[in-house]
Amino acid sequence: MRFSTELYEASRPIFAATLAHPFLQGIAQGELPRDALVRYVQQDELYLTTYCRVYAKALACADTDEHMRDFYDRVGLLLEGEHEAHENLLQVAAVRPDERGAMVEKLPTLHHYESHLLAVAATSDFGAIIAAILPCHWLYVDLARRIVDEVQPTADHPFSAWLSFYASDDMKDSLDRLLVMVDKRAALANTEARAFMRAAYMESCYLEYRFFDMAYRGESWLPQTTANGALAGGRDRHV
Ligand SMILES: Cc1ncc(C[n+]2csc(CCO)c2C)c(N)n1
Repeated sequence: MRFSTELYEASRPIFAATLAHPFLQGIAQGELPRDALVRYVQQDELYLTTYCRVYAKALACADTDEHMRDFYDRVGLLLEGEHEAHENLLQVAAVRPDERGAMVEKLPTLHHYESHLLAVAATSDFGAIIAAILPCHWLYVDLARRIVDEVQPTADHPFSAWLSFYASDDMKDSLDRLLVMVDKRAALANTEARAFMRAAYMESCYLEYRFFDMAYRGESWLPQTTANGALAGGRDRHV
């Protein structure tokens, strides 16, 4: 079995849970709360900058000229592209130009995901870096294609641009090139290195799920308190 197929099988429940999540269901049905859309885009803009740095690290670690060029192109596309997917969400949320680009605090899940990617990029080899960045690509292509198949969105679907961006053949080709790379690296790796690649991949999968959940529900670093200072959802420590 291809290593990438093994990875996909291991992550199947996470892909299914993500598709069932209200954020993705909202994309499919064309309806999401404004604050979820804004939170998603704000956190994702920050995420993409970090993701681009990790691509650059993959470029530096690449084992062939062909792979170096591949990552060179990815860095370029990411610096120019992706934001068009955000544009769609911001238009639906009716975010004004002057509201954009505001400094926002990194929420815990974004922070966790970035730290994971940067740690793998800083301390691991090419194979593990590919494994860690794979879910970002795979999950979006897989879920966008499933939603497009199911909903058959027309141009007037609120999220048709977002969906066609991730369901496009270019996006799928770019994913397929990553899958070939991860399979090649896994074939050269020993058991321990393959286990590390699998762990890096799974952690990114979980964090992809959590990222949508963070956008949908909101997150805070400190526990939420009620008006009288008690911890919300917990027992009042003062009685
Ligand atoms: C948290 C998060 N995860 C994945 C993506 C999707 N994505 C980001 S970069 C990239 C590669 C091609 O540009 C893809 C598919 C996202 N936007 N945000």
